[in-house]
Amino acid sequence: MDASALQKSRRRANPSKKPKGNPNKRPKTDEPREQNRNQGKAPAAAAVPLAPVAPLSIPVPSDSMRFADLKNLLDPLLLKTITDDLKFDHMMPVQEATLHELLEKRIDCLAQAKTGTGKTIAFLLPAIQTLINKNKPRGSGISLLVISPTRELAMQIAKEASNLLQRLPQFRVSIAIGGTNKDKEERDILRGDGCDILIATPGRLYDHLGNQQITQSFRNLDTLVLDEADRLLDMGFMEDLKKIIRCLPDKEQSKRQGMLFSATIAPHVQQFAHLVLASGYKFISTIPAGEAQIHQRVPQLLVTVESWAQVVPAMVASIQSECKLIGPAEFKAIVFAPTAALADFYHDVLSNIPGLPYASALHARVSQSRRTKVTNEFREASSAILVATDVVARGLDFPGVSNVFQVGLPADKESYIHRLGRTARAGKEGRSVFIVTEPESFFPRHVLKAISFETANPDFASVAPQVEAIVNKYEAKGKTYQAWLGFYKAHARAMRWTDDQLVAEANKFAIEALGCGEIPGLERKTVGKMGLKGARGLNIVANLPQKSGGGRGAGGGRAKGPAAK
Ligand SMILES: Nc1ncnc2c1ncn2[C@@H]1O[C@H](COP(=O)(O)OP(=O)(O)OP(=O)(O)O)[C@@H](O)[C@H]1O
Repeated sequence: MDASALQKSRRRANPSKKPKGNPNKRPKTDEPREQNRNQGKAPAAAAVPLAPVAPLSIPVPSDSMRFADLKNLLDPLLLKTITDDLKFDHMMPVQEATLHELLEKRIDCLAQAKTGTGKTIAFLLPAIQTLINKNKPRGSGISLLVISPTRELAMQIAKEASNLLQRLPQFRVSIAIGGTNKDKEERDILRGDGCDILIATPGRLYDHLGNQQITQSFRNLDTLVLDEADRLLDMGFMEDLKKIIRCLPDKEQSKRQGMLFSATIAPHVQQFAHLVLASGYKFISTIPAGEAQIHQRVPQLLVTVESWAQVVPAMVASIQSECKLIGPAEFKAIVFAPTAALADFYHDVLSNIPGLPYASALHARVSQSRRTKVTNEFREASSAILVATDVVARGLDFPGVSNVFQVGLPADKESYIHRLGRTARAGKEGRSVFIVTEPESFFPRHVLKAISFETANPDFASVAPQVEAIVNKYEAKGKTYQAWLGFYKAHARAMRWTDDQLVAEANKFAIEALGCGEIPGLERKTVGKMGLKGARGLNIVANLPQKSGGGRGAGGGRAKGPAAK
């Protein structure tokens, strides 16, 4: 593909502009809410055909180029780290396809490669080599800026960069992520002669750019990378990203190298690539035209249930059946839920089912220290269950994930692919189960029509009484109902539901799946925020009790606005 042809509408960012307003008045989390994420997007069912989606994983090919073949382009210490410390011998396809040109010609590129196939090394190596080649005096500022959509991914990239620099301790890596002490982070970025590499999430990075000293430290920026580029260039992050780029030196004058990497490249990426890449950038995909879009080695099971009440029993029965198949000692699973409240709900149920591995929950409403602890524990675990939202859908490299479960709709097709990509990484095996109700079945049927699902029928009837007993004791029913309503409101058009039908389905979910004795209450302002003013069937109350969990019969929960991930 001729990238320059896609660049006609290229607009130059104005480098003189500084952040407007008080940057401290930002939401506490970097991950945009589900609602923001869907803003300006067609509903999933009506989505335009997407660019080729990556197969999920392939083994490291033994006939590919070796890292040693790059000895004329790579610093000997860096090469030794790759071959002797990290024990990487042959390159993954994306590394073979990009590294030579990225290193030798410092081209700008948009690169697409399958999940779990080594994209991180593909962008870090050339950027670190540039840092070494430039040989600038200490205190020259940040050479490489990598922007990541989530905090966990930023931390993982920083770790990988530090691993690559283990024989080059003169270079320093810092992070700028939300949910942590900003002043401490600022001191770390500016400490001594400053850092050489900064890995950041957009919101927090923009906050830091309110500090002139930090803005100044980008004056000699050599490389700018967007990992998970399609996510960063969608509506949820676009404004922050544009503002950040305006604070950086002019791309043309600075001659910095730009790189965009992702497993999925939706059409909007090429529309906005000019924000980071020069007009002559190269599009490199390791997916040959016409190749099957999903890796055939990963069995993808589809469970379709008739009612909302069957979803949780089907989840439990599927997990039990896969756990038995894999063996409890090796069963390491991620269960994806649509919202934070549903993740908490599923986590509560799974924690109370005897015989399953330890389960933990992870989403944007968990404190950052807890998020880091849960992520690290899951990374280390040989057998565990992580119930999460899309905060772990992209980029995270948890070793040995045997299974991915998706319970309910993903936000879009890309989300399905990235979630699935948490298993079967770097040539390993993996299995996937997708659980939907009848009204959601348009998604596997139409949005994911290129995927051949195997139908599965877990024996959920036998676990239903056990699940019911657990659910009856669950306290946060009102919150779960509200989150459900918020999430499915965003998908109502794709489900062909009117607002009245949406509320009727939500009420069925409350009564049948959550076991509520009455429809949980919602405050009028919450109903307004959800865009459900005038919808029939809601239980509108003046004020919700601040601490009510809304258990059976309580019919309430805390009103906190639309559900976050
Ligand atoms: N040449 C190589 N040989 C063996 N293993 C490698 C090689 N390159 C990378 N890896 C390993 O492969 C795993 C997946 O790499 P990475 O996380 O970079 O994948 P990714 O393509 O960025 O995935 P995603 O699309 O999910 O972000 C990591 O554990 C990494 O250390």
